Amino acid sequence: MAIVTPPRGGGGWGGGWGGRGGGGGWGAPLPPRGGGTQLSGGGGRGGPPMVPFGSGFPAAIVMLRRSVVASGVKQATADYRISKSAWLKDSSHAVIEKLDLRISMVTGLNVNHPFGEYLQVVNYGIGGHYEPHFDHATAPTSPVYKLNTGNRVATFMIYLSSVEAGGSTAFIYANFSLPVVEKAAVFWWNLHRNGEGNVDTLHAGCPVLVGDKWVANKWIHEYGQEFIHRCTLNRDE
Ligand SMILES: O=C(O)CCC(=O)C(=O)O
Ligand SMILES: [Fe+2]
Repeated sequence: MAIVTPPRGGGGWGGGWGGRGGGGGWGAPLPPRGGGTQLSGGGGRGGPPMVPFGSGFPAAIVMLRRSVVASGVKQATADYRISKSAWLKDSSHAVIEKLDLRISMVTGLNVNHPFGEYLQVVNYGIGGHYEPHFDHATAPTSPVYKLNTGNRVATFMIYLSSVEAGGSTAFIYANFSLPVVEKAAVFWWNLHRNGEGNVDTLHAGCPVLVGDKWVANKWIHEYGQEFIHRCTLNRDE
């Protein structure tokens, strides 16, 4: 796991966050402009290398809808995921394109659709949460396989806002949690080298107690990474 923390003021992420909207749900405030790139902290096992990351985010009003989860072969709303989300294509805004490029540079992975899913922007209001789950598919019927590019091998998640209280991302078996800090990001592998899901990645978005939480997910698939992140029969290699 690699965790990228934001700086204390100064610098710039490149694209800038753009303007601010109104309150709550539609047009909820987008994170403000500013900040730079600084690395610290860590997490998971074996002290992974920290990697530089920076980005901007457009002011575009995103078409937020109630978030869904994989439910059999389909996707459906569920009480265990209370948030709104939207998918942003890289072609929807130059900043998204730039962000994709940076995620690719930081991870070294091919994040181009369909090897990477479109960027998913998620908004949690007070009480919003996502109970413990895996990002990768755990059943062959999962809609995750609809892209025909294999399972979600890795997750890159960016915190687009801070919150006043609550909202941490908790890794249940790995036994640590990450606070919601604007412009921080986290990367982890969901699958072992042999393609099996890593149960240590079980994670949750804790309920937001005070504030308005925004994150962006980039899910990267197995295909497209064959010569970058090689598979082996030894899951730990
Ligand atoms: O909001 C969080 O902290 C976690 C979000 C998450 O795990 C997801 O969207 O899959
Ligand atoms: Fe997740």
